Amino acid sequence: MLRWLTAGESHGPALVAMLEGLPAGVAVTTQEIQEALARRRLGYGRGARMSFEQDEVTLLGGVRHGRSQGGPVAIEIGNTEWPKWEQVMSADPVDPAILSGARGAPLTRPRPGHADLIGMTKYGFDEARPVLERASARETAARVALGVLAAHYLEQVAGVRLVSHVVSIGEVAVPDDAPLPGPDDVAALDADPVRCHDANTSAAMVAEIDECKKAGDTLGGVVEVLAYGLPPGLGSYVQSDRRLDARLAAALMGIQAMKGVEVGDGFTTARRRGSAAHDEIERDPSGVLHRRSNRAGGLEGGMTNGEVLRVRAAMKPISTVPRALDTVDVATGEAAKAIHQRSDVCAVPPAAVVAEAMVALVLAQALLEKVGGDSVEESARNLRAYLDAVPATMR
Ligand SMILES: Cc1cc2nc3c(=O)[nH]c(=O)nc-3n(C[C@H](O)[C@H](O)[C@H](O)COP(=O)(O)O)c2cc1C
Ligand SMILES: C=C(O[C@@H]1CC(C(=O)O)=C[C@@H](OP(=O)(O)O)[C@H]1O)C(=O)O
Repeated sequence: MLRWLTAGESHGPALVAMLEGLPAGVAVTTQEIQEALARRRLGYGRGARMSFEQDEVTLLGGVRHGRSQGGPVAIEIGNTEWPKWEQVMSADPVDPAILSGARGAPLTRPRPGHADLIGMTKYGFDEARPVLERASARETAARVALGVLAAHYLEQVAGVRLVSHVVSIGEVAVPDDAPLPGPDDVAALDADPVRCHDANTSAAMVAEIDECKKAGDTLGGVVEVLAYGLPPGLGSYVQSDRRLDARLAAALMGIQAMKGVEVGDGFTTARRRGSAAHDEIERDPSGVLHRRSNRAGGLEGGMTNGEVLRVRAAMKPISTVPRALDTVDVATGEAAKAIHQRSDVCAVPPAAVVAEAMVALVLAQALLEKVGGDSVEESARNLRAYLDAVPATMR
């Protein structure tokens, strides 16, 4: 069973990520994790913090000489901003007088759309600092680091390749008939300011972000993750918590600010008649069965069906709106404007990279469940045996 956990605060000394159950022999280097984290920092519309902070990766355990060892993998991602926060975020008690500066002042004006107010209520805090530190999407760096190991397992065992891209920002969306990006387009997506595969739409998205920033406002959007080369039969229909669509949806909804998930044509399918909603099956001249279309997005009955996996997640606009939203100062009970120091205007491009990592983790978990194995070689051997047993017409 592949399991993962993260710990750490946005302005703490470091984030920590653990992956338990990864077979031995997965090739990975610190540099590759560093590069994945750099991809998460990309994206037009991000705030100042992305430019002055670095992600410092240390592989603390589970990997030796570039290969996983079969034990839990532990990764530390240092926050280079830590020296400025050492007092405010100290694990040990500090003299309250030291905390009177701007950074240490209690945050008593909770921001709408954040965990601030309900987090204070639930955990019994009188200010939002302890809530926002853990609720912050800074934590997604830890998940992206783990996603590298999962993606390498998928690729090294089964040749699976993942692609993430942005399909809309605000009202600006790629045309419905735009071709899907493939694994060979990843470098171009990384180079695009908004991780969009369509040049005209990308330019329009950048213009929209500029306009929004000028207006003191923020944007959300929709990201899509594609998985190429998945073997059929991952996940299952036999129990609700084994359905791969349900597991992918939970993983994507677990990313900060995600408010909706779509599998394949999703909500569009709901508007179609049945005759135009499904993927008809036919036999090609060599006798192999295949589907004429992929409206289902590669999943039927909660299982991969051998087509390209296609899942989308909808991100709400950034909650810390520069033209600050109304709130109440919980210290005085007076109406106030929400805390705003700095913020991303739009974080949809990095959210696509985070979504890719979450999909990688869920797919690696499902592949490992299907084929088992304590090493990459054993998993690959078991996968070959399974596929060899699938009738030639169904492969
Ligand atoms: C990559 C990424 C970056 C984000 N950056 C910001 C930000 O700079 N400012 C902000 O207010 N929210 C940002 N968010 C969103 C908040 O973390 C999120 O809205 C908040 O935690 C509450 O979301 P929830 O209601 O889904 O829990 C970001 C989210 C992601 C995925
Ligand atoms: C630090 C990251 O994202 C942060 C996510 C975030 C939030 O509220 O989610 C708010 C911002 O942080 P701060 O409030 O310190 O400016 C973002 O910069 C990161 O992605 O590495």
